[in-house]
Amino acid sequence: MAAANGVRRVWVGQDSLLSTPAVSAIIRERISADGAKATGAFILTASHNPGGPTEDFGIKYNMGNGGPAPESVTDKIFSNTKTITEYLIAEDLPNVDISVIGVTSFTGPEGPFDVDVFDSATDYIKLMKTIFDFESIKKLLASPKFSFCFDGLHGVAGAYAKRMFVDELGASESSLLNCVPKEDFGGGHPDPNLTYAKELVDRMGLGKTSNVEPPEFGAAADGDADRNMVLGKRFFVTPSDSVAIIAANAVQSIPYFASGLKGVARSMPTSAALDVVAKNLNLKFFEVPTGWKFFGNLMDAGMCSVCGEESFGTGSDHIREKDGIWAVLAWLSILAYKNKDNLGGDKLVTVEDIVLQHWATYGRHYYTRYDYENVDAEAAKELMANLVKMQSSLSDVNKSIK
Ligand SMILES: O=P(O)(O)OC[C@H]1O[C@H](O)[C@H](O)[C@@H](O)[C@@H]1O
Repeated sequence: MAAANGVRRVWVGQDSLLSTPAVSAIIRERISADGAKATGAFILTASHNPGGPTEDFGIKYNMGNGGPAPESVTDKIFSNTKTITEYLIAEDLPNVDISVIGVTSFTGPEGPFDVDVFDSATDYIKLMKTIFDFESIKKLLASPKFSFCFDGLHGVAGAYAKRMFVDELGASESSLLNCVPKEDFGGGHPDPNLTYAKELVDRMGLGKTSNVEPPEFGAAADGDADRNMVLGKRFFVTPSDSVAIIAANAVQSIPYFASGLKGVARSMPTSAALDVVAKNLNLKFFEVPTGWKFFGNLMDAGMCSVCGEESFGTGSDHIREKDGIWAVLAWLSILAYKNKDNLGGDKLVTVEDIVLQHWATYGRHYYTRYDYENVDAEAAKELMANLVKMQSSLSDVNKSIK
């Protein structure tokens, strides 16, 4: 289809594996030998939902800034699908083996056409090295007092986890759980939360009791590796606290932010933990509707450095998507910073210590979220329409209650 429509080249991650954040990084950073850049990207993914032939599957489109397409574009695409009468396809082109790295060149119906298969992790790791101090994270991971665990939930994060945590940062291979990417996520539901990341939750001492001492730090990412969950030993960090704690510690702990944060933002249903950090640190603060594209607008305007959603998404302006592995590296950086003079001491500063200290400084914030899964779509739409209708007659709606 691309060749038939005059596209000059297509970039594909090896084995068709690219995380959503890596796609965003590639759109923004990758330059081909002749100086060309991507104009956008299609991401084929079930995201955080069960995947495979009988489960979910979706197509996301990302724009030239690396972020999700805005509603004006998706609305236009949708309206075109209702009037389209034909599509072009170049049937004569042979298949390309996307398990092999390299460029295959064709003469397509519209002229030269290349399929460039590249390593999924190299560009992403390069970008992470410009953000974090890998040496200090390595020292933390090498400390006999520290232990680490990462659950890829059989999603695409597995294509990055071994390269990042084991090869680059020196974690042991046994610290990786479910890090072989599978087309159906091994039959699991790759949503990194307390319900679905069961194995990690148990290993971290939050599930069924076990005699094995849990690791100091645990994390998981979702099917396309843009969401994350952070856990300490027998301790859960809410996504709302996580973004606030990252923002509060970013300047000291993460070299990319050393000269200060441009601002911070959260989605409307995310707790106000970040608001208080912004107030105390005198940072620009924004509350946006749910959806990462709204953060992207602020970032493109140079007004936001760190942001997050209650749905386990955390990220920064290094790309225009939330970024699961980035969030793990951010937490490891904070732990490395807090323990920099303490790695030989009796006891490390733990994830729980950091969160308790944060609450003591900024206060504690609460929110709640209910997921209603696999409900009848029509009935759900009706319920939402009803809620919207009721809104105007409910006096408490849109009021801030302290
Ligand atoms: O990018 P995804 O992981 O697919 O998430 C996309 C969206 O899913 C849900 O609607 C969440 O409530 C949002 O907070 C999130 O932005």
